[in-house]
Amino acid sequence: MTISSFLDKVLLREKGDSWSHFWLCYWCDVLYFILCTGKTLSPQVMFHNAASNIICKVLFGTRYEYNDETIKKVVQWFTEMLKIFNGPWALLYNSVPYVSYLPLPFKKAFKNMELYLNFSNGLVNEHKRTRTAGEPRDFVDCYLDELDKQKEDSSFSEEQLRRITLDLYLAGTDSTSNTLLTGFLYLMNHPQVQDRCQQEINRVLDGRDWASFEDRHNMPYVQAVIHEVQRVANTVPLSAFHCSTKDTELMGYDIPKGTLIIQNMESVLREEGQWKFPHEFSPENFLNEQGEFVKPEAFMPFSAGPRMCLGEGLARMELFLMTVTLLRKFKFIWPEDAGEPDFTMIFGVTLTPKPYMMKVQLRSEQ
Ligand code: HEM
Repeated sequence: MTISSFLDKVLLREKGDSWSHFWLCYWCDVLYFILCTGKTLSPQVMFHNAASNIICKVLFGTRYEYNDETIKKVVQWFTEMLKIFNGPWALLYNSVPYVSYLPLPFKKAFKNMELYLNFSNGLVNEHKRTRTAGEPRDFVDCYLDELDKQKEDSSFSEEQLRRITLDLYLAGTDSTSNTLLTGFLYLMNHPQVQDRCQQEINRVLDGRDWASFEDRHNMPYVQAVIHEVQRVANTVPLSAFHCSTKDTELMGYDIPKGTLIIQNMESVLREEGQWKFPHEFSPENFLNEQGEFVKPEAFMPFSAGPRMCLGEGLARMELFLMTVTLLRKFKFIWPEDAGEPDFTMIFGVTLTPKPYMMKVQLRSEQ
């Protein structure tokens, strides 16, 4: 059993679409509410909470109201950790071991990690009290079932379970929400692209309110837009740090065993010669002359190789279903008083667009 096979088990059982719809219904309510009040909205909290709710549903079978104080804190712990992890203080911590004793800003990341582990501890204990063995409701139950079968020297343990939920939460929340935030920033500022997506969505969904993940095969333009968003968003710019396990030669360079390897994702995602328009936002990068969707080899926002993102399937499903469902119901408009859009990103393990506001219009009212 591997972590990805646990994820697949939960996703297949839930068939992906059903719990995304569950989440989206609620989110559309929030947007309707904002429409009624006639205000512009800050999408940051909604996107972060939405991605967080999906991961919570997969891991713990639960979701939280958007104004729930616990989940607000959990989202904040992770957002802070991801900005600290590859910032200057973390680099100092990794290079000069004795600074770890000093009360420097990296301590906050450890503090937040502890807070999350306590939170997940409560949920794991509750699962132990309420589960029926062999009838898993979510990832934690799958793991506990597997734990029952393990022998003494197994690497499975409750401590591992808590840490794995931390890894999955950390890796699966900010990555998706920041990609969506970048996507809607570009869509508002390229209204003709948004409009063409909406025409395709109308045509394919025909009278249906909800898209299914299978619909992507009939939506080459929407697929091209979502992939182009991922290309320009470059959401995990330095991927995860790796280390060479043996002396290696790569393209004439010697890389000794134990060398820290940092991948620069921009080097492929914007590489000249690989893309028709490497430095512009253009869905044409993913369309051939017949208007069909094509994925160039250099598209690797999830990295490559045996340690590439294990949440790719879930992330692609989320990006598609959320984008299509929202574009189906709403038009997203850059507010007149918002000035020029700023596409510069805030650096961290994930790149985050600068906070922005959006205006939302119900499409049936157009
Ligand atoms: C748009 C969304 C996402 C992007 C761009 C993304 C990107 C990445 C990248 C670049 C890596 C590093 C791969 C490497 O080490 O070479 C990674 C690792 C990982 N991702 Fe994602 N990810 C996304 C969403 C998710 C989701 C939703 C999950 C949760 C289920 C997830 C779980 C993981 C895990 C667990 C790893 C570590 C894999 C390992 O070390 O073996 N990711 N991701």
